[in-house]
Amino acid sequence: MSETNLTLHTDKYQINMMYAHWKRGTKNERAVFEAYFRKLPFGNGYAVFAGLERLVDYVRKLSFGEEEIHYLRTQEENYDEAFLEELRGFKFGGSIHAVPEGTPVFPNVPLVRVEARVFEAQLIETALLNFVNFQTLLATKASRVKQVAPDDLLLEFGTRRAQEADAAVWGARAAYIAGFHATSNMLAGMRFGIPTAGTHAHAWVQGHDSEEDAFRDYAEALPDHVTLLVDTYDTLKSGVPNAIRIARELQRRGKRLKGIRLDSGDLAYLSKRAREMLDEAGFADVKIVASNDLDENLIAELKAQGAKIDSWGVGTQLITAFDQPALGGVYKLVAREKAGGLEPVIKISGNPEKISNPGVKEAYRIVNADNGMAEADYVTLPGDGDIADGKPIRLFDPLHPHLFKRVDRYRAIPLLQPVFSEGQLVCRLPELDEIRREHARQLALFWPEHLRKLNPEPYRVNYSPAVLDLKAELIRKHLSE
Ligand SMILES: Nc1ncnc2c1ncn2[C@@H]1O[C@H](COP(=O)(O)OP(=O)(O)OP(=O)(O)O)[C@@H](O)[C@H]1O
Ligand SMILES: O=P(O)(O)OC[C@H]1O[C@H](OP(=O)(O)OP(=O)(O)O)[C@H](O)[C@@H]1O
Ligand SMILES: O=C(O)c1cccnc1
Repeated sequence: MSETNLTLHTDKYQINMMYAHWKRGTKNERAVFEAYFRKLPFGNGYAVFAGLERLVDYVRKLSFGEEEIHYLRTQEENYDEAFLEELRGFKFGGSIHAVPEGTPVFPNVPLVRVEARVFEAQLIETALLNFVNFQTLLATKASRVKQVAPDDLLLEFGTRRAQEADAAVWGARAAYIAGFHATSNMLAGMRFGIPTAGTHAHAWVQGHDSEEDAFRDYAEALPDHVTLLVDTYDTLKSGVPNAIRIARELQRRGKRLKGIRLDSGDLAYLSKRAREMLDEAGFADVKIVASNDLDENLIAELKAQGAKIDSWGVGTQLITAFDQPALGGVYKLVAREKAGGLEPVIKISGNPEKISNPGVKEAYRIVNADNGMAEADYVTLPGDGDIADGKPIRLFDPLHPHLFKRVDRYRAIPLLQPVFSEGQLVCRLPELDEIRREHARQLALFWPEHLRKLNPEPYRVNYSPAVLDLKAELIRKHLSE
């Protein structure tokens, strides 16, 4: 998967625009694009940013080889040979700022800012959105599961139902960032160092003359990691009693049964009964794993029913982001080179939410210095206004500007960090475990009201007066033209 040249993993219109710039002699003009999303997925109160590691790898490896050039030649007779020749020497030489992976993020805040020759900035739009939209969506879905079972062991089981291989592998990574503990996908384990875990399938039991034999053979083969699937025939009459028999046999050998897995039926009822049976037999330490089309709502419901489940195997619903299979992140031009400088540009729409925010922007997380909690994200023009001076700021309610909150003492944490500068990687990519820890640390900056799964309190995202004035000025200008 990683060996494929992804340079043509782009929409044809990007190459066409590159070509048109090349023809006009504007290919080297500077352009600034910002990527952001407008609406949080799943009705969640935050999203979890992911996709940067893949983006970095993609940008570093961008190059049009013989095969790519030949293919382009076959696809468009208008492409001049000299353009294709130019692509042969193509390298990304621009700058990218991005929010670190694992950061909780909010609508309309720039997450990635690309400043490059328009030739380069245009090419990478498609892949950038593809990586960031998918991985952020998955990390957010996983984070919802984590919110309802913060102290339980979370296993990612989705590969077989994922939208193909890349989705499974990068989805497993996104789930781990958000707090899952392990994946069943061995490739994700090998590539990213994610712990792997697994029980066994119904086929193992079906492939034996009896369930008891199946359990015994499995325990024989893997005595240190035995979790037995107990629902093939009858969970309470056969599965759990057979598992207890095997637990006793293991005990005699100085080993222990690690767990049982429930995969059908009423998981609340069965887990309570199985817990009683295991406890009565002296196996209070044997864990109960549940699976079967679980998602954050079912897990919360099962917990409310008092289910005695220690560990959740979550597959289809997580890996396919079943209830919202796409994040609508966009990549918008915010400034272009003109007369030697950068001129802010806007995209106007009849839908006010879709009017873009012009100008090269910075984004800050405002953390109240008195209580250490995040108050808002604040989007500014570079060096603009009060943030730069550390003066008190007013956080206006965007719909009701007469309502505002004043914050006197705060830390303004810059969200956009340098990743590439003039084509050079200028950041150290953190280890996956570091990203995961940092994610957990950052979530603690938010009041629980913003984090709850149902009807969370919206977190404030504010634009500085300078950004809003610039936007109003450009809208006026374009509408009067
Ligand atoms: N106590 C419960 N409360 C709410 N939902 C539950 C409870 N127990 C299980 N569920 C969920 O309800 C759904 C039940 O699935 P379904 O009706 O297909 O039965 P099943 O037990 O999976 O049968 P089988 O897998 O043998 O076809 C699953 O998503 C499961 O996770
Ligand atoms: O339900 P999910 O959240 O998607 O979790 C993964 C599912 O995949 C397996 O079932 P499958 O029927 O594919 O195989 P099995 O014979 O091992 O149960 C497993 O038993 C889970 O039920
Ligand atoms: O290990 C398991 O139990 C497992 C792995 C993948 C899918 N379902 C279950």
